[in-house]
Amino acid sequence: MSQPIFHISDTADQTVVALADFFVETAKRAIAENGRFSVALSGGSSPKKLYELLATPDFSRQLDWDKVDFFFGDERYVPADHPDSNALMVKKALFDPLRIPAANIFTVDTSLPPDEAARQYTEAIQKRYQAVQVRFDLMLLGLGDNSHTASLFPHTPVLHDPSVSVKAVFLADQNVYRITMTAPLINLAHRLAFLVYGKGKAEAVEAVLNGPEDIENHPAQLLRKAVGEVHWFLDEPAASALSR
Ligand SMILES: O=C(O)[C@H](O)[C@@H](O)[C@H](O)[C@H](O)COP(=O)(O)O
Repeated sequence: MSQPIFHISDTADQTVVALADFFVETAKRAIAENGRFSVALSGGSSPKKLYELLATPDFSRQLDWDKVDFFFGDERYVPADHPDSNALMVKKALFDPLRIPAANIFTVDTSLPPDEAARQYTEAIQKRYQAVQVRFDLMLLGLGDNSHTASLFPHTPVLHDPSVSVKAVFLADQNVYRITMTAPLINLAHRLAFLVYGKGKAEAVEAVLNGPEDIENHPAQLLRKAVGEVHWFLDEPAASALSR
């Protein structure tokens, strides 16, 4: 289990810039070493600023984006044109501005039944890399104030799924499905990078990083088993409860 690496900035915007620099540095290294960069993106509201920043010339001119393969750590089970779709958010913030080729964007096909969508996404990842156990160069992750990450939510069966895959998860309290990479798949990544800002996340950050093991209530603790580097990009409010 690797020790967390912290990147703490005063403000959310500074945290986003720090992660954008890290994204580009990680991508350059992967492209230099392997010819391509594989990244699994996170959704929700926090990373939108990151994707928009990466699309600006200061960052976009630094990378050969044709060599980047984009995946999603999780997706809401909604139509591709639904406002809650993570893929739609990234399409608007990053893919369209940079004219990323569709062949390099791997989205969940939410027109399929949930379990079939998850199974097909698992196959798409394995096919792209001709491997069953795929190690992404970078996994971007957020953190909910209930300590979920990706769509690994408290008290859901997927928390105990040992497969290196993508699974459908039903969130009874919200009456919705999500499609999510399992913890074993996320944990294989060479680098994990959490982007967490705002005081509302402070207690979850402390519980996940330093709290007693309680996977059911703090699912992001599953990533304590990550084999690669785990980086935390935090603003001071989100880091304010950390026992440092
Ligand atoms: O699909 C999603 O919503 C994300 O992948 C999810 O895991 C997100 O990272 C957290 O819910 C934090 O979301 P916010 O950044 O909106 O607080």
